[in-house]
Amino acid sequence: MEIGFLGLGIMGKAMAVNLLRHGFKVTVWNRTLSKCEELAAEGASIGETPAAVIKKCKYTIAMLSDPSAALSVVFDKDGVLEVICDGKGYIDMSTVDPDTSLKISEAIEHKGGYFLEAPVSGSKKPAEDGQLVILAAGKKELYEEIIPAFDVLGKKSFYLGQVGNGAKMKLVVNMIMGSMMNAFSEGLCLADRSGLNCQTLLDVLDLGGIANPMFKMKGPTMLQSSYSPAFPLKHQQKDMRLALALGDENAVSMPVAAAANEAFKKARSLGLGDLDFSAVYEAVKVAEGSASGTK
Ligand SMILES: NC(=O)C1=CN([C@@H]2O[C@H](COP(=O)(O)OP(=O)(O)OC[C@H]3O[C@@H](n4cnc5c(N)ncnc54)[C@H](OP(=O)(O)O)[C@@H]3O)[C@@H](O)[C@H]2O)C=CC1
Ligand SMILES: O=CCCC(=O)O
Repeated sequence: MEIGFLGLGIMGKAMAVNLLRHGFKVTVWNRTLSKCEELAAEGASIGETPAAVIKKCKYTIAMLSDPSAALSVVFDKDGVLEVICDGKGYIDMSTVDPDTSLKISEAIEHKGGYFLEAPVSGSKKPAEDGQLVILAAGKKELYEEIIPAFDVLGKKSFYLGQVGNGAKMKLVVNMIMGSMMNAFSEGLCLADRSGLNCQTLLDVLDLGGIANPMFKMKGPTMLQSSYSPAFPLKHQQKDMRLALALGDENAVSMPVAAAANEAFKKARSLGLGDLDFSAVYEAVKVAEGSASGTK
C-alpha cells in the first residue's frame, strides 16, 4: 500500500517511520521541507507539496498541529483540494475541532474524494511503538480500507460514525487529561509546601485507586523540572480551548477544565509552550511562589 504523509512533527515523524518499517511505501511532505530528509533516509519518497503527495498516493494521512494548519494544507495553494479526486482517500489524524473536520470533509467529498478523521490518543512513545488508540469517524469504506495502516500505527481503532465524533471524543479525552495534569501539579506543590516528600507521594499514588500511566511516567521528570516535549504544552492548551468551545456549544459547565485552561495559558505566557505539557507544573509553582528553572 502506498501512503502519503503530511506533517512530520513529533507524532507524524514517528508514525511515518513506523509505516516504512512495516513495509508501506510512504511519500512524505512537511512545511519545513528539510525535515523530510530523515524520512528519506528511512526509505521514504519526498513530495514537494501536499498536492504532489495526493497526486501520487491513493491514501494520504495528515498529522498537523492545529485547525489552522489542517485547513491550510487542504485549502491553500498547492494544497490537497487542488488534486483530490474520485477514489482517493484523505485521513486527517490531527487534533482539531468538529467544525474544522466537517469543513475539510465536505470540500474533499465535493471533489469526489473520501474523508476520515482519525485523531489519536497516546503520545510520542506509543507513536514510535505502534500503540496509539485511533478515534476514527467518517467514510466507513475508507476506514475499512485503511485498517492495515491503522493496525501498524495503533493498538486499537474505534469507528465512531459521522465526521465530528472522532474530534469530539479526542477533545473530551484531552480535556480530562489536562485537568488531571493540573490537579496532579497542585498535589505535588501541596505535598512539597506542607513538608512531604514528593517521591513518596508518587509511590503512594501508584499503589492506590488513582494510579495511572500519566502520573507514573510524568511524575519523576516533573520532580526534576525536566520537560523534553512528547506532547507540547501549546497543543494541550489548544485542546483545552477547543474542548471548552465544545462545552459552550452544548451548554456544559466545565469549571475544572476552565481553570486548567487558565493554567496552561499562564504556562504559555511564561514561554513554556514548546515544552512538554507537564511543564504546567512550573506555572502552578509560580502561582504559589516556588518556581525553579526548567530543563
Ligand atoms: N505529541 C503528542 O503527544 C500528540 C499530539 N497529538 C496531536 O497531533 C498533532 C501533531 O502533534 P505533534 O506532532 O506533537 O506536533 P508538532 O508541533 O511536533 O508538529 C506539528 C506539525 O504541523 C506542521 N504545521 C504547523 N503549522 C503548519 C501550517 N500552517 N502549515 C503546514 N504545516 C504546519 C509542522 O510543520 P513544521 O515542521 O514546518 O513546523 C509539523 O509538521 C496535533 O494536532 C496534536 O495536538 C495527538 C496525540 C498526541
Ligand atoms: O493529544 C495528546 C495525547 C497525549 C497522550 O495521550 O498521552
